[in-house]
Amino acid sequence: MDLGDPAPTLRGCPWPLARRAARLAGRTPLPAAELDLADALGHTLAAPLTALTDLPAFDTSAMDGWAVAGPGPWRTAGRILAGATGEPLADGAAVEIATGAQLPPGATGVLRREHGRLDRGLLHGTVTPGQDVRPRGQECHRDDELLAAGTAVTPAVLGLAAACGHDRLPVRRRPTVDLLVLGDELLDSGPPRPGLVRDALGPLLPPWLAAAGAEVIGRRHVRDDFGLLRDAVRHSPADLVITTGGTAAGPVDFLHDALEATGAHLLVDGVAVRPGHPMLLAELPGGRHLVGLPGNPLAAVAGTVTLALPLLHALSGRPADPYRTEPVAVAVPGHPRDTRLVPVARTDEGVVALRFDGPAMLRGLALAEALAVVPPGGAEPGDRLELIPLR
Ligand SMILES: Nc1nc2c(c(=O)[nH]1)N[C@H]1C(S)=C(S)[C@@H](COP(=O)(O)OP(=O)(O)OC[C@H]3O[C@@H](n4cnc5c(N)ncnc54)[C@H](O)[C@@H]3O)O[C@H]1N2
Ligand code: MOO
Repeated sequence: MDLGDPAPTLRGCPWPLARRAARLAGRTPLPAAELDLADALGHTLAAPLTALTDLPAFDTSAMDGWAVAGPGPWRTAGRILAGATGEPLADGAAVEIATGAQLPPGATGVLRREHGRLDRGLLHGTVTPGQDVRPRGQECHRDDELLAAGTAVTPAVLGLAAACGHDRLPVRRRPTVDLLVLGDELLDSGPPRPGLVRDALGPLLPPWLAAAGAEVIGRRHVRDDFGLLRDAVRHSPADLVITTGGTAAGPVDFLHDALEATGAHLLVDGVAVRPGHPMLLAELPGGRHLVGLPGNPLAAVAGTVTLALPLLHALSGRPADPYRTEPVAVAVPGHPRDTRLVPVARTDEGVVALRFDGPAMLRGLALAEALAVVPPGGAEPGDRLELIPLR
């Protein structure tokens, strides 16, 4: 329950402020629950991942060969396979051993099979102490913190968690997202026809939002109709409703009216950014949120990185993306007052802006490695710009 006054609406605010406002809107992360490893992918750790054992948990042979005790030559007897344990070795003794098997007590190193020579019952070769042994605790010790709370659960995280003994992980519930794609002119399949265009955002947004930790529970095409839009927003069960289109002042741009009718409170209404300036963020009754993305596809992408992703990360308990800058190779023109978000690629000389970066275009974006944040006034060669990664 929020007892404070609602935050004032930011209208046409500077771009960095809009991004901060979106993070702030998600400042109360969603509740945590324990999930089996098989279900935890894509979630966010709600607590640090600590090791339940040393890793390796025992001194381990790193190679196939012989575990030896002391200097050679050695008398060899027996065999230890991975999964088994062996009897103590006395000095001058060796036992055949497999990669991954536990070293027997007394062993001082491992002689690789290809480096050993058996001659009349004796094993010859040279082994320095500890050679080809993965000592217990080399990677971590029991109770070590391996990953911080807020880490995204990737396949590698699942593997690490299993390796150090976890069956379940404490994770935050994923923010649910309902995507409402507005526009009577949109086609769901086939090439554009006179007056009609393909919906590019229905395919583009869900996988991107899912990678940011969201569970996309719905993706619907909503006709340009005030009542339909109002009801879709009002009745959506999602933590975050994302709309595309309808943000501007056209004859069928009903989003503002629908928000008002729903009792929404606008947190951000327009941002000083190109493309994407009509983007908006609203708080809906019940603590839910809505991000309104402009219909032009690159403008919608700008709204996604400015408002939707920071809000989703905050709700998931993920930290803000690290601030990374890189120098530009070639001057990038700026807008006189607004921030520009420009698709860029890396070259040996620095980042370069890509062509086909109009608000209605995706051709530059599809080749881009990042969006560069170009401050009002632009950038000269060598200036460092913040990059928002796209891959
Ligand atoms: N008089 C003014 N007109 C416009 C302004 C303005 O300031 N004054 N701003 C322009 C800017 S900038 C943008 S961005 C758009 C935002 O418009 P809406 O959010 O209302 O979007 P729509 O009008 O519905 O569509 C705009 C454009 O994008 C195409 N579109 C929409 N959805 C999709 C989709 N899912 N996939 C592909 N393309 C889509 C749509 O067909 C239109 O061409 O307003 C400007 N106008
Ligand atoms: O926000 Mo609109 O940015 O230029 O297409």
